[in-house]
Amino acid sequence: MNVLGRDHVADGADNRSPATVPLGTFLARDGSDGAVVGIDADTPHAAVIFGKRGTGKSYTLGVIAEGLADVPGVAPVVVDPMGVFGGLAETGGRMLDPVVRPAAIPAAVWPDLLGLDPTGGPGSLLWRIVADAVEAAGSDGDASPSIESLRWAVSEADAPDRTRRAVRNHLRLAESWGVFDAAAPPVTSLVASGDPTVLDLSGVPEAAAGAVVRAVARGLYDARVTGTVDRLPWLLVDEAHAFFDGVADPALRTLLTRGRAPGVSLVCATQRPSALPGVAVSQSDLLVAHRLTAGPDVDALATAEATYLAGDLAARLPTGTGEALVVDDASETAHAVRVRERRTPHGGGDPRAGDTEAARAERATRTERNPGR
Ligand SMILES: Nc1ncnc2c1ncn2[C@@H]1O[C@H](COP(=O)(O)OP(=O)(O)OP(=O)(O)O)[C@@H](O)[C@H]1O
Repeated sequence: MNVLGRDHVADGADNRSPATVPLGTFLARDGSDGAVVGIDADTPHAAVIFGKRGTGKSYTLGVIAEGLADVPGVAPVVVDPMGVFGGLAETGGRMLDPVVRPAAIPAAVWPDLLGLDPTGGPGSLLWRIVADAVEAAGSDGDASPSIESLRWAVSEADAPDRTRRAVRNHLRLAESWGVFDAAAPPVTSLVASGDPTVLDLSGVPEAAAGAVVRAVARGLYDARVTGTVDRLPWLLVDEAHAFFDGVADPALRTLLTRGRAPGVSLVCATQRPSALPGVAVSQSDLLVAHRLTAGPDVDALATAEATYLAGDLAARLPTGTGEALVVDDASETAHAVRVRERRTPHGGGDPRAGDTEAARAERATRTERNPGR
């Protein structure tokens, strides 16, 4: 199998290494299938998957997650803002309603998370209360105050009534998101086995989803730095542009720029490459580009136009669903690829009127009225 992302000379792995994620086949100019191709999972990577709506980004992310589930020594964690990765649970994976500990979000970030100015009265009170509560909860980093205990501490704080009321209301909002729990399992539990874990963030408000992604990205990074997890985590983020726009941004940037050294991989899929920071493309060693048409998104590809690629990448993008151009830093090449079919069901794609209960009922009624037709 041809393996993208693998530097044979540097890591000594060869093409028979089991740490390979099957991706699909090379796509010949005449549209026929060429040799089988995979992605290296022996070493950590940063990758981006681009493509306009419906071109197969989420599907490709699912193909990679499925493949990683078969690789010994790694653990895929999928951030699923649209609730389309439930199919991964059918092969031993699990879909979780994510909860994280309040202490997983640094005190300095809480004002921003709840839309408060950190230099204003309520913002600075919240910052101080969280910092004090985390310190009081314990120095082992595992204990966390609950949102309820933070609210109580605010009531007791030496601050004007109006300020305390504002902070309590904002904490009530955070509680209503349902993603904070002082007794939440540690982030390391997500990678305790090699089966895919899907964090179902569908219906979760954007700020809350950002908090979860921050806690998970940072938690996995810290756990690898301190040696508390053995497996190499792969964080796969769908609709990634949304997370670079909030409190998750610094944690994702850390993975992009420093994640590979401790062994954490990041794969970001987005329909809006132009909404990702430049560092997402410049730090990625693999780029998978499905069809793109919007000017700024096509321009974002220019960042990947490394000197080893002659010519215009945008002009080389394949047009069919599930087809992509893969730019590989390790081999310094770009190839058109047809992504293989999923083994587990994919939940994406636009809803079809014909698949609704209403359509099924109408069809049944018509057949009853006209049994011969
Ligand atoms: N490699 C593939 N092989 C077969 N079918 C595919 C492949 N890739 C995508 N498809 C089909 O195309 C549909 C759309 O793909 P997908 O949901 O991944 O699009 P998307 O680019 O993520 O869109 P969105 O931005 O709406 O999430 C899928 O439901 C699937 O039926």
